[in-house]
Amino acid sequence: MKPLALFGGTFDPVHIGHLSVAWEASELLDAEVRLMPASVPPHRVPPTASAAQRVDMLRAALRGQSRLTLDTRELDRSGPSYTVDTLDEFRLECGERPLMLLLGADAFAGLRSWHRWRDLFEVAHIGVINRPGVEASLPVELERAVAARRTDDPAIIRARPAGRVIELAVTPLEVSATHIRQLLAAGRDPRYLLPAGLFDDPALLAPYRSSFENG
Ligand SMILES: Nc1ncnc2c1ncn2[C@@H]1O[C@H](COP(=O)(O)OP(=O)(O)OP(=O)(O)O)[C@@H](O)[C@H]1O
Ligand SMILES: O=C(O)c1ccc[n+]([C@@H]2O[C@H](COP(=O)([O-])O)[C@@H](O)[C@H]2O)c1
Repeated sequence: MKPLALFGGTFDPVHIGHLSVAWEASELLDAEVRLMPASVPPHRVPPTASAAQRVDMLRAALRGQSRLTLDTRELDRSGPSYTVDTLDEFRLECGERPLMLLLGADAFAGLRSWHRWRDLFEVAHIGVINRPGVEASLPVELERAVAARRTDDPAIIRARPAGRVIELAVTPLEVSATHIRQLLAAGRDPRYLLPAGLFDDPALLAPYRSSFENG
């Protein structure tokens, strides 16, 4: 069965790294991929752009293709966007369909700090996306939890609803939202690090420009 893969993030702002890895993951797994912005992302400072502004940017970024779609359900819940709660909700909706959580290698390495982290494996597969500058070695407790779950075969992912971990070798792109926010705040124009749609309307990137420029 075609897996449903969820790529959660702050997307503050969405950049070509997010889009390219999500696209390639969808190709590698033959999966439907949804980008899912977090309302109140756990474990980090609040985003610069509001949830509504981040969604506007995502909509502009995703225009013109249909492989990647947007899922805004976490924005409808109050409080922190705990991924395990979201996956529980998806599981109820999608029955036995394979469900996958897509994570950059940096996010995966920090999994032990997540709410009910061991339960994530019960409700979904995990697809780990390589990211430049992230060490391959995992904390011992996490490696122990995933060792017996590892597979490199997408067919195994398609054959069951949850429980396996697969590394997805995508084209490495050293792009981060932090760096892009810094460039924009400094008055720079990171034109080709962001999807073209984000330049269609100057209001989309306004949250990141300095107040001097905005004024
Ligand atoms: N260039 C990239 N390559 C691979 N994975 C990425 C890349 N950029 C982001 N991700 C992954 O996308 C998900 C959402 O990331 P997020 O929205 O926090 O972007 P970010 O660029 O890491 O932002 P920030 O710099 O603000 O932390 C995470 O799982 C993260 O690991
Ligand atoms: O559920 C958790 O405890 C949890 C802790 C940290 C991050 N997450 C999710 O991981 C995704 C990536 O987070 P971030 O901070 O790298 O944008 C996003 O969907 C977050 O909601 C989830």
